[in-house]
Amino acid sequence: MQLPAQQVAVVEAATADEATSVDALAAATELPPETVTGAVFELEDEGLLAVSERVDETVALTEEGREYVTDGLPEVRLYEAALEAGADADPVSMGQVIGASGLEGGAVDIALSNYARKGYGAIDSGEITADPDADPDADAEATALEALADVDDAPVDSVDVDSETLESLERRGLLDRRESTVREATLTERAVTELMAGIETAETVGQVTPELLTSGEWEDVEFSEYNVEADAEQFDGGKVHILRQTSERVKDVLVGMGFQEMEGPHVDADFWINDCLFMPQDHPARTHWDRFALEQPTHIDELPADLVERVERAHKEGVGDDGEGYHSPWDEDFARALALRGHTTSLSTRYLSGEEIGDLEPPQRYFSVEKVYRNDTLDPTHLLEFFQIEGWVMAEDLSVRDLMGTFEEFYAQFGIEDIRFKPHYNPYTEPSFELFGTHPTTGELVEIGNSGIFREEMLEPLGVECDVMAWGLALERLLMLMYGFEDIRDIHGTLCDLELLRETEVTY
Ligand SMILES: N[C@@H](Cc1ccccc1)C(=O)O
Repeated sequence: MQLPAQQVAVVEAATADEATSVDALAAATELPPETVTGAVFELEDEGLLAVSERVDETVALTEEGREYVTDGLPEVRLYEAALEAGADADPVSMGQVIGASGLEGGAVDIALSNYARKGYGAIDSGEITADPDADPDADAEATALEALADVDDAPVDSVDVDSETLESLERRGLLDRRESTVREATLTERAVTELMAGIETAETVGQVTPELLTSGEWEDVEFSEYNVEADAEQFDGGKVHILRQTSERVKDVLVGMGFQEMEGPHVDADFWINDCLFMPQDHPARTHWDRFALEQPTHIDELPADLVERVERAHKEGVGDDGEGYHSPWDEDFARALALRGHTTSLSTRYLSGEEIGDLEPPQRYFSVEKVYRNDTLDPTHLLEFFQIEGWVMAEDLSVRDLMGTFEEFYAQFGIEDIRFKPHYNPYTEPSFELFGTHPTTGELVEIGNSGIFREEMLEPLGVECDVMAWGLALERLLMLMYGFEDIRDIHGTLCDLELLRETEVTY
């Protein structure tokens, strides 16, 4: 039997009783790993090698991780400086301890956020205490950093660190995990027989080399034939995420229906998020466990004074001659508090108030497809952030039929024909409807949005004199109905299922 030289070298380096990795074959043959990989696949095709593949997970410290190996973890350095300053006996001023620790910039925040968590002591109103019983030598993360100091892309099960600590180091950005495919080859029985009979080096040349070109020899040699049927490695190129694609599609559809796009801040004053929506200040959704408040700055400086006055009056006394407000206290300071918006209806209040683009004459249609943030509990249908499809139509004499008709027209463009409506309550709409669609695989009803016709108590202070119907729909839920995803976390966020996303064909 005759084989090209490189294949002969690989066959001779491989054995029948043990799988040899491509790297080991490359070392033994002194050929580049790519050449060996090519030869291995061709030999597999010839039935001379059995090839197996496995994915190895390896770990290595990041640059920051290596820095801490030399300098120590920031929280440990803080602890040592605190002990030095006598904080194990009495609280010491933070500034003094940080100064003595030599920690600077981001490292200070890192130290502070891990200090109490890891039991080194407490930090309270600018003072720090150190727990005399804490033991930096027993710090699992510090010990792990030592153990990983000299490791470079080592298989994860070869390092002496428990998986929990590996995970915490990874979360802190101190450790990288990588996956690499390891191919191993074993001689087949046929190869052994052929080897015994003798394998010769074929005269054909498998590859043009610089030597062949410069010497002119290429003109005389015989090239081996291409195997155009050999398997090639599959590469998955980057592509636009399906959520982004669908968001673009939603925008196109709404623009096609005559809507214009709104823009506005992710962090906004409660005034725009809630007060302008006639949401009472003691509404349960406004309590601290539902919203993501901002630590710095905590409040917006100024709000439009006239509007504040009108909104306050509506909350306290209602609107019109026989109005009924909430008769509960209304505090401007509370309205100036900043938070991540829990809905993009904050953009609608901004636009309707005239603050963004001046006063509007009906008819008008506006939308946004933007992120909102909620302090929900994660589960298959809830995330801490999602994309909301916000929209409103301003016109004279709108009715529920207009609202329903708009949804039917909108969802039909995505192949969703059976929208159901359920009466609902929002402080700012009357009537209000929740929207449901049927999940294509489970058959369950999935809530996909919330809508209604804005109340007088909301519109009058904003200076709007005609009807406005409005909604907030969830983009991720639309995707669930379109593609049958059952767990929102598969498509969104850091835990998403890449395989699933790759396989999903866009359907419009
Ligand atoms: N803000 C509502 C959606 C909505 C917008 C406008 C009118 C009615 C409802 C929500 O987030 O659920």
